[in-house]
Amino acid sequence: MYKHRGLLIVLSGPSGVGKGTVRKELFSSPDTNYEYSISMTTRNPREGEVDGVDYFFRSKQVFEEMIAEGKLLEYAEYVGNYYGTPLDYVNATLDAGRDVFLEIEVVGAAQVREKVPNGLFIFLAPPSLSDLETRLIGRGTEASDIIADRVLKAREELEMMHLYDYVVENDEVSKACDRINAIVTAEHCRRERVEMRYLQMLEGE
Ligand SMILES: Nc1ncnc2c1ncn2[C@@H]1O[C@H](COP(=O)(O)OP(=O)(O)OP(=O)(O)O)[C@@H](O)[C@H]1O
Ligand SMILES: Nc1nc2c(ncn2[C@@H]2O[C@H](COP(=O)(O)O)[C@@H](O)[C@H]2O)c(=O)[nH]1
Repeated sequence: MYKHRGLLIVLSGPSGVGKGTVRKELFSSPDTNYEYSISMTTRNPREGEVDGVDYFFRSKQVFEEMIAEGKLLEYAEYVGNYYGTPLDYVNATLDAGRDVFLEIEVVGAAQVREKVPNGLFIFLAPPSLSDLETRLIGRGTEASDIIADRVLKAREELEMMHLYDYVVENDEVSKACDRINAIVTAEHCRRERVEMRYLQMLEGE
């Protein structure tokens, strides 16, 4: 029997582009109808970050056990730490027909593309590399050598932009959110039409 599944929305892009800021703005709206998948990481919490809200902060050993047991949808090592998406939550939420939103870096996004090709993949791009660096410096959460590593990595990450369904520029947070919402709405309409057509064909048999 045909079962409607939720849509997997993947927001990716270089560190400092504003993924977290945009995600928080999207989720602050009562109209937002998708569920946020909390990632697991081995990095230490930043000031104000809460376990189980911002991330599941876990040891390297626990993370590697999750990998070995196949409990992550994707994972990547990013500037010295592991980051990954717990699989059970994503599957259960999609199976319940609700959309799931992932905010992840590009290596993990490529793994998700392999496993869930019908997901919706959005790349958040900065207006320029110098804007990106200014944002990372302005955030003030990393030392200058880590910022330099992240900016260097951003050059590689920008090269993967063409692999995404959509590129959204984060010039202004509210505009980026409007663009993402428009993309998600359009994708829902497209899927509804496809589903309806498919069900009509089944009825006709
Ligand atoms: N459109 C924007 N214009 C100016 N500053 C922005 C914009 N969007 C985000 N910022 C600022 O840029 C900094 C980085 O944003 P944020 O932490 O959301 O990036 P990120 O992509 O989630 O980074 P990371 O991948 O490292 O977690 C923050 O200080 C944020 O306030
Ligand atoms: N592949 C994954 N990447 C993730 C995940 N959760 C977050 N991230 C990305 O990691 C970098 C660094 O994050 P930070 O919080 O230390 O600044 C950033 O690009 C995040 O988007 C995940 O589950 N998988």
